[in-house]
Amino acid sequence: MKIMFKKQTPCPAATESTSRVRLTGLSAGYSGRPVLQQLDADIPALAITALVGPNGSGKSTLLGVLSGVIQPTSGTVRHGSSRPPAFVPQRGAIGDALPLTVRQAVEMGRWGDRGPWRRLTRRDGAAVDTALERLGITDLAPRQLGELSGGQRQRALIAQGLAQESDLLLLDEPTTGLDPEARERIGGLLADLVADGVTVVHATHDLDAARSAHACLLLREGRVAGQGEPGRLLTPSALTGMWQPA
Ligand SMILES: Nc1ncnc2c1ncn2[C@@H]1O[C@H](COP(=O)(O)OP(=O)(O)OP(=O)(O)O)[C@@H](O)[C@H]1O
Repeated sequence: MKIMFKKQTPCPAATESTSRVRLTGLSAGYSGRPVLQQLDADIPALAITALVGPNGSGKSTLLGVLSGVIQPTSGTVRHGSSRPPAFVPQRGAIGDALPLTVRQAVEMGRWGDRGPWRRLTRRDGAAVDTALERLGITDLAPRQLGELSGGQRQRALIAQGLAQESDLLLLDEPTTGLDPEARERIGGLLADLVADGVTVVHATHDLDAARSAHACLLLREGRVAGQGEPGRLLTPSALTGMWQPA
C-alpha cells in the first residue's frame, strides 16, 4: 500500500507572490568547508517549500542558515517577518539520552517566549497540548524521550517545533523513519499549518512529499539546480541528472 502526502492545495503565495525569505548571492558553510555557493532563491510565504537534492548537496546547511544557526559568509538572507523561525533538526542531531519526558521536550518549544526552565503560563500549556494532539502523541506525554521508538521521538521533536508557534517552520527530513500513517499525518499537518498562516520549508528525499509541496528548491553541490513548481521541476530527466556525478 502506498500512502501519498495529502494532495497539493492551492498556494496563496502563488497569487500574491510574496516571499517569506529571500536569499541573494548567499554563500555559507563550515570552518574550512564552503557548502552553499551564490544562492539566489525565494521561499514563498504561506506555502510549503520542499528542499530536494542528493546527500551532501547542502539542504541541512540551508535550513541552518534560514534558522539563523549558520551565518552566511557572503550574500543576504532577508526575512519578511521579524518572528524567529522554529527549526526541527534531523532526528540524529538531538541527544537521545536527555532525561526528559515527551511533554518536557515539547515544553522546551515555549522557552523562546518564556526563558529556560521558567514556569509556563496556561497559554503555554495550551500550545503544548495542541502540538501533542496534532502529532497524535498525547498518550506519550509522560514517557521518557529516550525510551521511545525512533518514529515516536521524531513526532515529539516536530511537536516541539510546532509549540513554538512560529510563522516559519523549518523541518529537516521530518518523515524519515515514520510509518505510512504517521507520514500521512505529517503531510496533512503541514497543509493545515499553511492554512493557519505558517510558511513551511522541509528538506526531504521523499519525492511524493516533494511533489505535494507548493514550491521546490533543487540543490546540487551547494548550488540552486532549479526552483519553482514541483510538477515542472521534478521530471524524470531532471531527477536522473540530479543524481548523476557532475
Ligand atoms: N558540521 C559540519 N562541519 C563540516 N562540514 C559539514 C558539517 N555538516 C555538514 N557538512 C558538510 O557540508 C556538506 C553539505 O551537508 P548537508 O548536511 O547540508 O547536506 P544535505 O543535503 O542535508 O545532505 P543529506 O541529504 O545527506 O542530509 C557535506 O559535504 C557535509 O559533509
